[in-house]
Amino acid sequence: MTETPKTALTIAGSDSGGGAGLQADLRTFFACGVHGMTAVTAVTVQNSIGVSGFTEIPPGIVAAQIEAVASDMGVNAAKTGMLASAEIISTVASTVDALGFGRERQTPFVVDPVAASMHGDSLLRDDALEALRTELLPRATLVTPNLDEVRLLTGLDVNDVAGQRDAAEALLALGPQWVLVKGGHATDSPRCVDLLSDGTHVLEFEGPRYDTPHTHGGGDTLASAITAHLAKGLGVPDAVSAGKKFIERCVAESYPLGAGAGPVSPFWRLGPDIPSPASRDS
Ligand SMILES: Nc1ncnc2c1ncn2[C@@H]1O[C@H](COP(=O)(O)OP(=O)(O)O)[C@@H](O)[C@H]1O
Ligand SMILES: Cc1ncc(COP(=O)(O)O)c(N)n1
Repeated sequence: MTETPKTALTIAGSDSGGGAGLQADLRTFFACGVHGMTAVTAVTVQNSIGVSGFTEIPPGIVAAQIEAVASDMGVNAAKTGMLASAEIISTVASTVDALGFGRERQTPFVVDPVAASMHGDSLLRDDALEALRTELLPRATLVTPNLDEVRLLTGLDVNDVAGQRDAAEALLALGPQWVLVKGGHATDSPRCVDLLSDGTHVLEFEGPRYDTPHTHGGGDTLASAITAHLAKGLGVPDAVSAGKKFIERCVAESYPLGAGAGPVSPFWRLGPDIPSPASRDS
């Protein structure tokens, strides 16, 4: 018999294309060696070109999924992705609160404040932003916005690392324990810098910027890798460091798929035994 692995829960939407959303989260959890569990919030109709629609899961069913796995299997760390509506956000906030997830609580809780897909299609109803800001961010161990989400949450227009520092301060004022301001969209930075702060410690995680359009699922993959490492017991700075190394390689190994943006890829973690592109086509 093998030892039971640590467990990680994603509370997120489904991407029919398999590159982002809970599909990206599950494959990242697997690649990082933790058992992945899901509370599905919404089902999107999505491919490499965009999101053409979505339907929400009733909030009571979202809460029931979280409670079912937490009460039986246990959750070592959790994250959120697409939450779709104010009602789902309020339900998730009260459910995770009752279970002891969140800032300075037993179970680390990562909030990836997903508002839109990389194609610009909305994944959050208009009235939900305020709920995200006031009900979920104050409960987060770590919040991981990209620069579009920074603009939505704080009104700040950020293009470089100095701006990322200001954004981290503005976001910390909303109540999370740690903030990771991701720099993938920082057009004025030649390198990809993600800035982490808890108000006392400010850490920059810097890496190469690869010239590729295939970054679908990048934010989900980073937040999931961080969550997996938190589940294994690492502190936030070490988990972010491990997550950044993981996503860097996944962007380097991303692949084209469909006519639009292909996904970042954790296949490299499987070693040399995966099918080559040639055998995939045949
Ligand atoms: N072209 C790139 N080359 C290397 N790393 C990247 C690239 N684009 C994004 N990243 C990294 O991927 C992660 C996700 O970043 P970002 O694009 O800012 O967020 P999102 O995917 O949520 O829009 C970050 O760690 C960022 O540094
Ligand atoms: C269900 C779901 N969740 C999250 C994303 C964001 O990912 P990306 O920014 O790469 O489009 C997405 N497109 N779909």
